[in-house]
Formats: sequence, C-alpha cells, structure tokens
Amino acid sequence: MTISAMRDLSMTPATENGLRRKPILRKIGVFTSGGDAPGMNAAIRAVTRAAIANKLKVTGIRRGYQGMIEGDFIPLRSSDVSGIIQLGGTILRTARSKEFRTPEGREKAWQQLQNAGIDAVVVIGGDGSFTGALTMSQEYNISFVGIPGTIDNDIYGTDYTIGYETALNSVVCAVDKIRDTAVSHGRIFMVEVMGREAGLLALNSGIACGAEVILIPESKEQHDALKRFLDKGYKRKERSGIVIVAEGDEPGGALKLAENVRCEHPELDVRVSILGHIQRGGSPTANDRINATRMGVAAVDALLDDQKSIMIGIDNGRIVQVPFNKAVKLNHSFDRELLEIQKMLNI
Ligand SMILES: Nc1ncnc2c1ncn2[C@@H]1O[C@H](COP(=O)(O)OP(=O)(O)O)[C@@H](O)[C@H]1O
Ligand SMILES: O=P(O)(O)OC[C@H]1O[C@](O)(COP(=O)(O)O)[C@@H](O)[C@@H]1O
Ligand SMILES: [Mg+2]
Repeated sequence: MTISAMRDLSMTPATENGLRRKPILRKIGVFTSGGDAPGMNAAIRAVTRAAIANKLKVTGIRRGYQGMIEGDFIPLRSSDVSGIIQLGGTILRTARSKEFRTPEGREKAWQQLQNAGIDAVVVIGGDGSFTGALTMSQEYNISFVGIPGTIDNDIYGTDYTIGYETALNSVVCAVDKIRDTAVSHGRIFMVEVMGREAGLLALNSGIACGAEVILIPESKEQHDALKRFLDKGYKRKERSGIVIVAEGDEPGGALKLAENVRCEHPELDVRVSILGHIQRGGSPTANDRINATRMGVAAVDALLDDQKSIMIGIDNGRIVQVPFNKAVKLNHSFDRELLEIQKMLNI
C-alpha cells in the first residue's frame, strides 16, 4: 500500500463557521460480486438513478473485484439502466477474484478507483464481497456501502438478500415436478439445493414442497430423521418421497448420500436430482425487485450521509444499516422451529 496515495476524505476545508465540511461526493462506483442473484439489476438501476437524482456521476465497475483491478469501468447514465428491472443475472457481470484477496490486487484496485475519480462505492454481493470491501476500506480511505445480493440468504442483519425469494420459488417449481415422477414410479429423490454453508434455501423450499426429510448443514440431527423415514417406508412398503439436501450438508452432497442409502436399502429405487444453476437465474420476483429498489436508494442515501463500511438491510420491513464487521462475522439466524414443524407434519 502506498500511504502517499491515500486520500483522507476527512481533510476537507473548514467552512466559515469553523465546522468541518462534509466530504464532497462527486462520483460513485457500483458493482456486483460473487454469485449472481436475480434482482441485482434492479439494485443497479436504483443506485444509478438515485445517484443521478442527487447530482452524482455513476461508474459501473464490470466483473466484480477483478474488473476493479483491471479498470473495466463504464459510465452509467439513466438510459443505460432502462429495461433491466425484470432481468436476471447482472448487466455489470460478476466474478470471484483471487487476485483481490492479495494486498497487491487491492492496491491495483485502489489505483484504478483513484484514476477514475471514484469517491465511494456500492458493492452488491454476499458475505465474501463485504469482507473484501471491509479489508480494502481498512487499508485505503474509500467508503463502501453494501447491498446484500445472494440466493443463499446467509447474511446477518437482514431478513432478505436479493435473489433469495426468486431462487426459493425456482426450487419449489422444480421439486413439484420431481414429485410427480417420485409418486408415479414409487421412487425416493434426493434433491440437492444450493448453499455451501447455509441451509435456509433448503429448509424453506423443503417446507414449501412438503419434503419428507430436509438435510441442512446447521442441524446434523436430521440424519436420524432420514433413517427413520427410510425404515418406516421399508416397513410400510411406501417407497416414494422427497429428501431435500443442502449442497453443504456433507461432502459429496446428494450423490454420496444416495450411494449410502442404496447400500443400506437396496430395495429402494433412489434417484438424485442436482438442481444446480437453474436456481440462480430467471426474472426476479416482485419482492426481490422491490427490496432491491429500496436498498439501492438507501445505499446512495447512506453514502450522501457520509456512511462507510455498512450494509443496507431490511429488518421487519424497515430499512436498516448494519456494520460490515457484524454482517460478515455473525450468522443469519436460523429458525429451528421450522425444522420442528416439518418433523411434526411428516407423520
Ligand atoms: N477475505 C477476503 N479478502 C479479500 N477479498 C475477499 C475476501 N473474501 C472474499 N473476497 C472477495 O469477494 C469475492 C466474492 O466473494 P464470494 O464469497 O465468492 O461471494 P459472495 O460475496 O457472494 O459471498 C471473492 O471472489 C473475492 O474477490
Ligand atoms: O456458481 P459457483 O461459482 O459454482 O458457486 C456456487 C455457489 O454460489 C451460490 O449459488 C451463491 O453463493 P454466493 O452468493 O455466496 O456467491 C452458493 O449457493 C453455491 O454454493
Ligand atoms: Mg456468500
């Protein structure tokens, strides 16, 4: 890091009455990072238009932190974000950048932001993206405000992350179809749902589909429920059902699990369906668009209020600001009651 390159925003001229004038914000950057999520475009649109309404210039940073390092920047005008609110994916594209994890990578990124005259940045992404923003803001004097965008809904301090609701509906539609085959053929389907470290998508989609068993990384006791279900099915000769398996439940995921079940219960017809990236795409639901729009406007407000290193969230319907260090270190609360409900109803 070159200390001389650091620009201290607090070193702004004093006003006539001797009070420090607020740092002058002229141009903001906006980018998407980590896994794409439906509704990210709605957030880009809201950030861009809210900034323009406040007389700020907006630069779109393409391909996440990798694009920041490479200076892959485009100016964003109001017309550039028209007709995108209903689109999945992200018009700015996204990336996972190894280079940004290094101090050298972050120094390059800082130089690019300086050269482009970007005073502050809105980062739309997940916990990893916020960790990167927090690290860079501790090394260089640049303000980041975050908008949670990930289908995993695994971020502390917000009830919603952009894309979660759309992904949840995609999973439910897919599992309903799989259920038709499961019942018709008398099969047990292990359906693998995304979420490396978080089981929220699996838990709620399992509830919505009436899954017989839900396996999530947060609760290992569900494996006993699987055993009970398989034993019961064997005795009653009921051989169909849906087992939702969160990607992060155990190494090997649904494929490994199916292998184990086949060994123990060779009489069962066990099939695996890995839903994969079908869960990440598609047009965002109305709520994902509304939440993205509200959070986009709130992110620009926060920058105008001279906030830094905070994430915008929604808590009980209200916009809140959550410090990055809390958002990334604490876990999203996990509703154990939902698991109990699922167990009780599967009699
Ligand atoms: N500890 C870290 N230090 C610096 N950058 C990080 C760190 N963790 C994540 N990042 C950056 O954020 C990017 C996105 O993180 P990732 O975990 O893949 O997605 P998400 O933000 O959706 O959780 C990473 O590719 C990396 O460039
Ligand atoms: O598409 P990739 O890079 O294989 O990533 C898959 C991962 O991305 C996700 O879909 C979203 O995770 P992030 O939002 O944290 O990037 C996870 O559920 C999944 O484990
Ligand atoms: Mg993440």
